[in-house]
Amino acid sequence: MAEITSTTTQFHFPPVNYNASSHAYLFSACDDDIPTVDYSLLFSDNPVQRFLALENLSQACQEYGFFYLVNHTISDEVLDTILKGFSDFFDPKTIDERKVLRKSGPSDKIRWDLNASTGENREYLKVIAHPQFHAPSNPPVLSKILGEYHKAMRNIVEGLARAVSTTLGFEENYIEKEFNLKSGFDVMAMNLYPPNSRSKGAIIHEHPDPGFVVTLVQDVDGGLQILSHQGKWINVHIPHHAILIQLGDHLEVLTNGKYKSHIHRVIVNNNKVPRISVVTLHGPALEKFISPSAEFIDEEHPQKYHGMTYKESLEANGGDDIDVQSSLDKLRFI
Ligand SMILES: O=C(O)CCC(=O)C(=O)O
Ligand SMILES: [Fe+2]
Repeated sequence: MAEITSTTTQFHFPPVNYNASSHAYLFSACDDDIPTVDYSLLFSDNPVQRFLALENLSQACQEYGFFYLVNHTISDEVLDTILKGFSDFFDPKTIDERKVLRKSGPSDKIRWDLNASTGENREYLKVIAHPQFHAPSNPPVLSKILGEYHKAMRNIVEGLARAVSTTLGFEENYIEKEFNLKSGFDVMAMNLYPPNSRSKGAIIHEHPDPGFVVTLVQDVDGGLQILSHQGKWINVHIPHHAILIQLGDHLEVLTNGKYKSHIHRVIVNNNKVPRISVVTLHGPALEKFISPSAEFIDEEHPQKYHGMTYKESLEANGGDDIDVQSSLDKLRFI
């Protein structure tokens, strides 16, 4: 999960849209299609349907590293409630009440902040949601909203772990075991990008995110751009009530680069309306050592990543666990 203040990237990717004459990055992107995965078909009783759905998932993981998930099990009500709940939570009139949740130390379980620079800003609340669930006690309804959403999303992520394991040719519980997902470290970030009539550009610079997968829902269209493996920036337009799934660094490490993590950024473009996003990084257990599995290493595919515990990798760039910062640059051999 990237911090807003970063102005450069440590990650290697082609310099897309770089305008040498103005020495400025342009934040244009195309509207190419992003694959859609039907969650219900991944578990269909019809073997042909299931086979085709798994093929589609495998292609989305290998060729893109991100996809829209539809026909999933989270009710519209739960999705609408969390987005509306945070629209209320981020009411500018109550900002002073939120300041008590500002960073207090490296082992924070809940953290709020408001980052403002050159007219661009984001307000966020982060909570560690698993293996122990944390939420602010005020307003009291927030804990219920967060808990219900997280429980429902975890169910989906467990299902995805089974389906992704199958696409890799393993038993259904392969990823669950390799990441010890039952004790997985999940951090939820609720972000508010307020209306901003003065700014254009990236408010969160390009970065990958750690973990197994990142799940994201938002209340308005636009704002997020993802870099395809072919080096093209794509605007994300999440269909109503769909979930954006993005593969994390540790799936890339485990599969020795077969299923790659993705690079993304958040842009503002003279935003007229606020945007709320709910982003959850679903990670392995903190103490779990993650390295490329022997099954993905051979003469043609030499080992490309170091092993580290998930906790070590989160702290490798000096971040706190709740920052869930990527350290893919340190995990890669080159
Ligand atoms: O709010 C978003 O759309 C994405 C935020 C993000 O990428 C992050 O916090 O790592
Ligand atoms: Fe991110």
